[in-house]
Amino acid sequence: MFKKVVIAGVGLMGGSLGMAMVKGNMATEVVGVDPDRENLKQAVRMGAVHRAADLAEALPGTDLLILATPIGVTLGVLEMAIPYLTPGTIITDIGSVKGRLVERAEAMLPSNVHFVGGHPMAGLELTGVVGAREDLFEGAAYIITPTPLTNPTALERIKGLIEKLGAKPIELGYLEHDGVVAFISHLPHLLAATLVNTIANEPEKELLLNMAAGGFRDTTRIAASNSLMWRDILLTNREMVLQAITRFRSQLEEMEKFIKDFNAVELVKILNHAKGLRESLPENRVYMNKCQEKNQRGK
Ligand SMILES: NC(=O)c1ccc[n+]([C@@H]2O[C@H](COP(=O)([O-])OP(=O)(O)OC[C@H]3O[C@@H](n4cnc5c(N)ncnc54)[C@H](O)[C@@H]3O)[C@@H](O)[C@H]2O)c1
Ligand SMILES: O=C(O)C(=O)C[C@]1(C(=O)O)C=C[C@@H](O)C=C1
Repeated sequence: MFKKVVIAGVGLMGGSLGMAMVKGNMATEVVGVDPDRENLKQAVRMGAVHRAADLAEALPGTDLLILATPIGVTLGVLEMAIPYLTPGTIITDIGSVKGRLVERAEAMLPSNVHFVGGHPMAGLELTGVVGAREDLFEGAAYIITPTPLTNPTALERIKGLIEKLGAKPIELGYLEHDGVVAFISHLPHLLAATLVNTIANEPEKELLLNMAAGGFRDTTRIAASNSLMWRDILLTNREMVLQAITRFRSQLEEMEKFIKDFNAVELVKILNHAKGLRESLPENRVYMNKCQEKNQRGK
């Protein structure tokens, strides 16, 4: 499908993409670029990339550049890449917030290379290539954020790649993307962290944490994620995140009021509403199912 793919940032996500592409024969050559030398060596050992290189050496002749870097450095890496890009190169990113990245990327790039913004709605609470897995994207929604300037052939090729990864390409405007992820990704993350901190501030914290069962564990898994990544996400998508917090606060206040008032009828109504919606969520995490099946077989 692709001859030469360069992945800038071969961490958890770039490494997972690389593993899927190498193992699925989606590219003749996958080259990794990453300032973390140990991580890069590990990426080669794990088969996430065929070889490691510097950006300037890797880029000439590349037909796909994947920017899998922390969101704060992505535009800088793109700027550094420009002198080494070959006409026809397709560039995509996987950042959790788009902001004006897509507009700025389109403005800075020459017209003979083609940018398509992307964001796989899959991930893990781990950091670095050691946590990477080739099946991470199977069954997941994968948002792409084309604009009127997006090259149609580049868009089709990115969609084709997403389908090969086993994911579902979904087109959204980049601002619409940021509004959606504020609710279904950024709000849940800050709630998980807040929930853990609520317990941490209790005098009986040790006892509470030792007793924690599925309820606490399931709702807080993501609180163990990379704090620097989440600092960047929450501050870059600040406006949308603040809106989501406001909506959440009013839901929490409603729940609080029903409990204070002993309003059993309304309480059951809102709990049932949530139950129905949660039960109707489509399955999108093939690897989680695999893990659960393995655990059950092990019992
Ligand atoms: N972790 C998730 O669940 C998840 C899910 C979807 C999207 N994302 C997005 O994916 C991107 C990467 O996240 P991750 O979880 O893989 O983080 P990570 O820390 O595991 O990997 C990032 C990698 O980028 C490298 N890097 C830093 N500066 C670089 C530079 N200038 N040039 C090249 N490489 C550089 C780091 O050394 C690291 O190996 C972020 O933009 C994040 O928003 C993360
Ligand atoms: O840890 C996970 O399960 C994730 O999928 C992480 C998750 C999320 O669902 O919010 C986190 C950030 C992303 O940009 C995409 C995915």
